[in-house]
Amino acid sequence: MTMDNVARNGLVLLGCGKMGSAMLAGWLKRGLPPESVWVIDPKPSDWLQSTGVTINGDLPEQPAIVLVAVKPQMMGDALPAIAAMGGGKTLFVSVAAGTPISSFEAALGDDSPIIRAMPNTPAAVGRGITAIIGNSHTTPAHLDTAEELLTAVGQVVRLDSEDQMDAVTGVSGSGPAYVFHMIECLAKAGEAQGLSPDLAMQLAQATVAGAGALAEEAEETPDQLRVNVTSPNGTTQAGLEVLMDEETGLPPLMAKTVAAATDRSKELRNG
Ligand SMILES: NC(=O)C1=CN([C@@H]2O[C@H](COP(=O)(O)OP(=O)(O)OC[C@H]3O[C@@H](n4cnc5c(N)ncnc54)[C@H](O)[C@@H]3O)[C@@H](O)[C@H]2O)C=CC1
Ligand SMILES: O=C(O)[C@@H]1CCC=N1
Repeated sequence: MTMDNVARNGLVLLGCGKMGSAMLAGWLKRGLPPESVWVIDPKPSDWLQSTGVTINGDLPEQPAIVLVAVKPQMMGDALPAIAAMGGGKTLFVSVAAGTPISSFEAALGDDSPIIRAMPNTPAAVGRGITAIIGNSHTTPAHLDTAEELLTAVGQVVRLDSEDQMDAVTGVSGSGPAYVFHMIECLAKAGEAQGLSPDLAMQLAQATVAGAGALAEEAEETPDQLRVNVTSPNGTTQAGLEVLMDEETGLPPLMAKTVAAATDRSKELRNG
């Protein structure tokens, strides 16, 4: 339904860098016709140019959706290109970290339906998760539309309050980078124990991907799955005693990591 509406009336993507491309790749893979997509980006990537979407061309007057995916710092320069679409039928969805709904209302008119969303880059392979919250002009139908569009690239959760967005950004928006770093560290640690770089990386990547898939599919909770790996007095127990140390292990480190990302999201709000 949403995809039909988007295919008929068009989707405008303002900014198509890493996040915009991840989502666009997911939608095109799900069958959104490239003729229904208009992208505004001063530096279109080679990938974008190969997709067949319209790049920096004349825009439809009232597209179904405008998705804003520029950096928060570029918002002032970027928004004028879409300001004329405000106040009509177009639904605006922003994925920008830190940028509050109120700043879009100031630029687009506060009678425009505006949804703030926080996706993550696994959207490129249909495995993202996006949190959404709308302004007072978004109807349940608008939220359904955004949810349906974003479900094409992964899971969607609805928030109760915009205040939750900073912590969401710190956990799932930035989270893939923490996990990628975990893969890098696990591989490096394997190399330190004598494995070749290629073998260590293959083991680390498959372990993180496999554990993630198991955590999602299994009925047990992650802590039970951890226990299942851990034989009494075995190798895992020896490793976890280091990793789970409440003072020097992952718990305080992860808490500090997420707090720093959450704080940065709050700072971005203030420019
Ligand atoms: N990369 C990620 O994992 C995530 C990013 N986000 C948000 O997505 C937004 C984009 O982030 P990235 O894609 O990582 O950045 P990026 O730098 O890869 O992409 C930004 C794009 O905007 C374009 N751009 C610059 N000025 C423009 C203008 N005036 N008009 C139109 N386009 C313009 C750039 O050429 C670039 O392609 C940010 O607001 C970020 O907070 C949200 C969730 C996850
Ligand atoms: O690093 C950033 O600011 C963006 C928001 C979440 C992921 N990337």
